[in-house]
Amino acid sequence: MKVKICGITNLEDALDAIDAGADALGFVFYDKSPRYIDPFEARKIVDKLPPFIQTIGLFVNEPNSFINQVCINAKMQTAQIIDDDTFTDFKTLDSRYIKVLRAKSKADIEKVEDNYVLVDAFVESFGGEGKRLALEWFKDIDCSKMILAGGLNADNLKELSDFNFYGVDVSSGVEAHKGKKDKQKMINFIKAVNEI
Ligand SMILES: O=C(O)c1ccccc1N[C@@H]1O[C@H](COP(=O)(O)O)[C@@H](O)[C@H]1O
Repeated sequence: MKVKICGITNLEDALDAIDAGADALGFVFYDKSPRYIDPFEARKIVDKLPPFIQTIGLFVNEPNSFINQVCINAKMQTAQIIDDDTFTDFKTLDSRYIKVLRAKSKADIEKVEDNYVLVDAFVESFGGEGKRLALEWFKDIDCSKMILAGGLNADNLKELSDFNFYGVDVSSGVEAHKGKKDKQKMINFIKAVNEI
């Protein structure tokens, strides 16, 4: 299972996440988030990363022009997009992207048609609050193209063993405090993923 560690704000956390075994690092380009990072600061981090690590930019209700420009400026390989009301025109977006589904019910998950989708719990503030999804919503659903997010941590990952998620995404569950990762929590998290 692939692992994305989201909310990277500094080089030390980025390198610790990679040492722990992360496949992808997430950078939050939503300026109301406590984990917001300026695109050019993110680029300074990305320039120091080893090869084969994916860089993912998180966007909330932004037009294509903003997403495309930030992905270039910050060297993001994929845009993770929360789009409540068609701010983003996916058909004409230059950047590679993954859509976020903020699920409120099993019915929301049953409606998924996209190839790959990141499924998070619905919160008014858009994410990063440690709120979990009900795993029973995923019973009898093919999760092989879903990335699960929302309230994951090293202690609850074993609950995913009955499901075939493509990947997991975590932010607050591996933090010392908002905007700062905890190295040991990242190590424990990825060890727990590998034990599933
Ligand atoms: O991390 C944030 O601050 C954030 C802000 C706005 C939208 C999404 C955000 N983070 C994403 O939220 C999920 C779940 O995070 P958590 O593990 O429950 O803390 C994850 O996809 C983050 O990328």
